[in-house]
Amino acid sequence: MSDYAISTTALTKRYGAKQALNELTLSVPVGEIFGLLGHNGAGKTTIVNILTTLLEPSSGTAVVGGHDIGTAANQVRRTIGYLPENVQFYDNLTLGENLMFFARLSGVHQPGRRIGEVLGFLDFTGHESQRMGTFSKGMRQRAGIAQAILHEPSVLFLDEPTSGLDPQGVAKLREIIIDLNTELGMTIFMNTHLLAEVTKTCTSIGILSSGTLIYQDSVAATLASFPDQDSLEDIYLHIEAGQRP
Ligand SMILES: Nc1ncnc2c1ncn2[C@@H]1O[C@H](COP(=O)(O)OP(=O)(O)OP(=O)(O)O)[C@@H](O)[C@H]1O
Repeated sequence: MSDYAISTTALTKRYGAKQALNELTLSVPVGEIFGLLGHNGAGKTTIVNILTTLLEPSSGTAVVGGHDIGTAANQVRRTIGYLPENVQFYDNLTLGENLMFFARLSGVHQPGRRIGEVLGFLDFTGHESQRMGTFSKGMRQRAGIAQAILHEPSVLFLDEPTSGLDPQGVAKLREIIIDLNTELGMTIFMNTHLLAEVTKTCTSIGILSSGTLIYQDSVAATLASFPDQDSLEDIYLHIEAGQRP
């Protein structure tokens, strides 16, 4: 298997006349927590939708978890987990019932045992009998992660995972993401606007501007390369400003 969990070659997406992604070539090594940054409309959700096989590119290729998104989409789906920005559940069912439904849908072996294992890992045991409609945003996000990892994916995609969370929720999510990476060995790909969180959570970043990848490096190298800037937020704004005419 390749050293890369994700690699794209000249990935392009057009929505009619709108060019959302412009020949994007990007590689994320196995074991990274990769944060994709970019202004509103930069193309972040489009990339995630293509890499998770929800959307077809106009041209170009991508390999995720060792499988080509064009020729082996089913294998890609078995290899990845995905937490969308607004995760959907059956709100009148309990957490346990929801997870059992999704576990059966994705053919998880011994689903009851696996659900217990996942909830234990996420520090979420004891909520199985609670109706999802009563969950806070933070609890829904944790339930969304439980659902996304039931089938033991090797690559996990998170779209704006901290959106709408309070500081405690953000801190708990950070702890979970780092544990998934360090204890279970998952490669994580996340879209985010919360730059302070990226410094604490991610090992590498990419910056997307109007469909073009304008920067990619490790967080440590990025912070070292811009000693005059106080924070990753300042570095991001500095790099983005360099793109403007
Ligand atoms: N279905 C669509 N039809 C037409 N244009 C679209 C469609 N989906 C996205 N776009 C456009 O493509 C560009 C990239 O959109 P995308 O949602 O990928 O950006 P984003 O970086 O995720 O933005 P945000 O941070 O606001 O979520 C934007 O200009 C958007 O308006």
